[in-house]
Amino acid sequence: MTTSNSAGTDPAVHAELERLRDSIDNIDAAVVHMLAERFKCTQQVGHLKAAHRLPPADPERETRQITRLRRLAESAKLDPAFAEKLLNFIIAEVIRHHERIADTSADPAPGAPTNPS
Ligand SMILES: C=C(O[C@@H]1C=C(C(=O)O)C=C[C@H]1O)C(=O)O
Repeated sequence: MTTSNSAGTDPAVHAELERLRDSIDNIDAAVVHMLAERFKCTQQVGHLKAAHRLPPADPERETRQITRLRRLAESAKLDPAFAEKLLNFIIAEVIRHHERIADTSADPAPGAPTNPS
């Protein structure tokens, strides 16, 4: 028979839950830091594209990334459909950023004053 705490849960179960949640918190922190680094790179890509009048989205590049990520997911025993959805979600946000960068760095209309003052 197992002992229980006041909430009726075996203390060993509670300790195991805490241990696993500590790891989950560390992994979540790593994911946030990795995403922040990724967005730093994609922001630079956005500025480069805007400066050279390149389109915000590159569907061919995306197709190659999805194919690669699905393969990586399979070998890591992660659902490839989930990996694809996650990448598409991130890329959609990046493209929104690129569109905003392109809009805000667009040349003024011909003849428009360069200095509003
Ligand atoms: C970052 C880029 O811009 C877009 C965003 C991508 C991404 O987040 O990986 C990939 C392709 C583009 O649609 C790029 O062209 O490399």
